[in-house]
Amino acid sequence: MDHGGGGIESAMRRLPLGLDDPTSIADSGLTGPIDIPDPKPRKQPRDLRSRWRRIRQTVAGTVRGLPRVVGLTWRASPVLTVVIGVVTVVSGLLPTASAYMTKLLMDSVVEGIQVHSQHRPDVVMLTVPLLPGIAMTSFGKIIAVAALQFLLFTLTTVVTSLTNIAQQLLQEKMVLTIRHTVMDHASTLHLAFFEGSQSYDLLRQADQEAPSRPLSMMNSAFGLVKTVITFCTMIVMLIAISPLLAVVALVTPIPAFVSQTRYSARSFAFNFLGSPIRRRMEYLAGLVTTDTYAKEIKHFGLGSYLVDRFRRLGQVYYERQRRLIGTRNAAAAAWSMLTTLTSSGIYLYIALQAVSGRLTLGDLALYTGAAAAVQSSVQGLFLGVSGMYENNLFLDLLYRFLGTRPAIRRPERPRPMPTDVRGHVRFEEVSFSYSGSDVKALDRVSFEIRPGETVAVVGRNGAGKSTLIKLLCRLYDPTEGRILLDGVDIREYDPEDYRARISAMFQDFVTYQATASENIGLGDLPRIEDREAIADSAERAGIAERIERLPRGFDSPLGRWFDQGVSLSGGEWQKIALARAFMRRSAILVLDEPTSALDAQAEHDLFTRLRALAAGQTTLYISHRFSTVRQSDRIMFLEDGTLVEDGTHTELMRLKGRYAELFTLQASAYLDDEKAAG
Ligand SMILES: Nc1ncnc2c1ncn2[C@@H]1O[C@H](COP(=O)(O)OP(=O)(O)OP(=O)(O)O)[C@@H](O)[C@H]1O
Repeated sequence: MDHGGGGIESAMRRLPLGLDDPTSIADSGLTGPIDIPDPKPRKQPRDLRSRWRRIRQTVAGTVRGLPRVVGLTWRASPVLTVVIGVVTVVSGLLPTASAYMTKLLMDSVVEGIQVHSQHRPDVVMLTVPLLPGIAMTSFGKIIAVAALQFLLFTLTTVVTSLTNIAQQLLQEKMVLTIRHTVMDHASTLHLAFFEGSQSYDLLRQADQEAPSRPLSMMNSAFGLVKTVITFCTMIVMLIAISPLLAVVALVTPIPAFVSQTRYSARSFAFNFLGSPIRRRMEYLAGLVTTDTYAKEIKHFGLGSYLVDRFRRLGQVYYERQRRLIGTRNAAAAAWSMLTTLTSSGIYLYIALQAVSGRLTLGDLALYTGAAAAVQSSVQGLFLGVSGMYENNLFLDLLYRFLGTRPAIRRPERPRPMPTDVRGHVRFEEVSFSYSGSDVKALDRVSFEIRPGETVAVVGRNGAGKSTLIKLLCRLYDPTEGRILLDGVDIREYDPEDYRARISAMFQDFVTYQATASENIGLGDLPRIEDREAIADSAERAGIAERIERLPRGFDSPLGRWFDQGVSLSGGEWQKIALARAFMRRSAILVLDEPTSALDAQAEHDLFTRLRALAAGQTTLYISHRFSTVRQSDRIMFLEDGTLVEDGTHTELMRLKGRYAELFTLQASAYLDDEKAAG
């Protein structure tokens, strides 16, 4: 989706980076190249026409960014956007108005002096009481101008504080709006999005930049508008005195402008290219500072190794930043010299004109003010344009992220989910490959599970068991074939409605830093406060008694991230996750290695009671313990993504195939131990 404004792709095209896939730099969270490649200068036409075209493109891209920023501020707060819009226009006019006011004051002062010096003693002059020598007419004028100037100063003060208030409030509002939008969109995205390193980077950047970007976006966008207003009004005044001066003032900023945008693109490319390195730094920092890793890091003595790797990456990162910041600012300073030179020229020209009598003293003041304002607005333009350019790239990133459509979508007219799902599951020639992989994780798998049946899925590591479960939960869609629930292709349903009908516990379940009751209640959000259901699920998972023994029972916070959290053992956490799965009243129960961390007794209890616990649900579970698997109605044996055996324990043992082989292997291990002990 193209959102205009030049975009990341365009920035990358402008600066070919010598890498097709910038995120391929970090091939491991620990090791890999620690360098961030320098953007290679592109061989682009250097003739005037091409340069002019590139400038036009950049300006057009920047201008196109303005409505997007205004759109975002409007979404954050229409009232504050109007306030900031009005104060921006007013404060853009203020410097010109104040320069003009100074001219008026000067002229009336000079006129007053002239009246006084040309005064003939024989003519009576009406003077101001207590201020002899000041003619009444001149006094009136000066007072009027001074009053106007006072109003102008007051207006400036009011506008400045209004700008501050509106900017600060809008900044807060926009941070919230952008973060909320990013979170909201992320929550709708499919699982595969989070598994791709490039898309993950996109999300991270959109989220991480969100708190700092709005202020700089507003500053550059509204600053740009304000500066343009000041600049244009000042230029109009300059044209009135000398068109030549106006042209000089207009042309001078162009080289600096070009230099700034070039560096903006380079700085953005650096950020983009550096993101794999930053990701690795984050990962390393996380390893050393997160509670769950601390034990292993200490035991293997990895601390200093990881810290050293972080330090080396940090050094390279800093060095690159230093170079970029240094060259960028040196170039900016060099180019701004040109502007300074021109302004000095303007001063000189006007001073000479005033001496020769072609201009009044007021004109001199006006033009001096104008020259200073033009110079500072030129700098403002640099800042505004280059800031907008960078912000535009961020906006592209944000909109590109927001433009990613969930791969698993609600059909246009979803089939209503029946209230009485029976739980009849059917896989028809289902194949699936993970994106970016040619290997089929599942290859033409077909089977049927009747309502209420309990089926165990077994197989070696990597055989495709978890993939099968993820497909059943519709976290992915099959590459080929289809999955039917009660005879209907599951893609016909709204994915959320469909998932609500499945209770699942995954291998890598989440340990929420929340109370025991919340940890379980999250399994069925509408009933998160249903204490009875929560207690019942805990009971079924065999964790109720342990929870009741906690200092605050079901209200005890679990995990140590927040105050007074209780640490649970691995098996206890697994039982909590199991209880969460039991919360839902659904037709299908899916458990991926539900007892991997449980003690032998707890595991035995769970499987002997599974049928009762499942209460008529169609149950599919993965287990590597063959002693437990035999209690299921049926066993499916997966190998390299294909279903090679399917039947009851007795049938498969009689078959003397893969299942029988592995079962005998496990059983003999126990028997051998027993024999050895005997
Ligand atoms: N998110 C993923 N992206 C790419 N490939 C994946 C992903 N998850 C799994 N795979 C690959 O798909 C294959 C099947 O994985 P799956 O997790 O289904 O195996 P499994 O049978 O559950 O293994 P285990 O018994 O170790 O849990 C593996 O070769 C694995 O490398």
